[in-house]
Amino acid sequence: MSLLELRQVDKSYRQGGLFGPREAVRVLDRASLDVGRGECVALLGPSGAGKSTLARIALGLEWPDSGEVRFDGMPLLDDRGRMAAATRRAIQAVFQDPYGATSPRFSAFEVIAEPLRYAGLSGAPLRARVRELAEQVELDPGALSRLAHRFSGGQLQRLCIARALALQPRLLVLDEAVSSLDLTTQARVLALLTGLRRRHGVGFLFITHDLRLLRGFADRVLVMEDGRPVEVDDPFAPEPAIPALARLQAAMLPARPGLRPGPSRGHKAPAPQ
Ligand SMILES: Nc1ncnc2c1ncn2[C@@H]1O[C@H](COP(=O)(O)OP(=O)(O)OP(=O)(O)O)[C@@H](O)[C@H]1O
Repeated sequence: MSLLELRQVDKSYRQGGLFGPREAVRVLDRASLDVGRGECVALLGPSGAGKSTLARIALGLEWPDSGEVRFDGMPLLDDRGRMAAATRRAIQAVFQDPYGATSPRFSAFEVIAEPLRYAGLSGAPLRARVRELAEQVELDPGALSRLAHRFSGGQLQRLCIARALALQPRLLVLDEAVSSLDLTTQARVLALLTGLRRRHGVGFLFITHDLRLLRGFADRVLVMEDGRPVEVDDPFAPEPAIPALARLQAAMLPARPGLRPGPSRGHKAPAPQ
């Protein structure tokens, strides 16, 4: 049984207005998706393809117009749009902007401690758990008294990951979670996430527009095409049948442009030293 299941989900938004008519624009069109236990499913697509809409629906933050969303075999939300407390703990998210996702008044300690306090932890057990989580994301527990916003973007994002892991989730929705980081920090955070997933068996829904991030990270790759995720075997295969994937491939820069052979421009790979 899948951990997260979306079946034939539709979602439209009313757009326009002000001077023109407001029209319903369909963002998700019979979208289906599964994430298994401990599985990393990447959802890829250009800007505006509906990835974040799908993520919000998977997190129970938005209600689909039609279709089914299930977590662990049960409807994600009840008839009145409420989520069971255990499910709320089991599904956590990390978003693109760690500065927007944390209070500038909070110390690093408070950022991680916040969900734990809600869960009733306090005193020495709270301090020990915060320290343990900081160590898991390779942050120096000695720096926890500093204001979180004095951290670098990469450190702050690791703090957000520690906060998301605090209640031992079973599913982590990572919506462009490493997109704002530099390449080295991205690689470090992705390696860290892979380690955490293997150790704790957490399922990932990893949303990105950046194809390069998928190498060695995702178990399965889905690409948003016409409002629904389409599974692809090899996202790097040349001449993909899915136009959105072809555009994402074209947007991928070579890691070392000078080394790409290009006879028409006379580029040559340097001779070995
Ligand atoms: N609350 C809303 N009201 C109206 N339109 C919305 C709303 N949320 C999203 N949209 C529209 O739905 C479409 C899909 O947006 P969404 O944020 O899901 O795309 P995305 O693939 O995540 O893009 P990006 O990578 O740029 O974040 C866009 O055209 C967006 O303007």
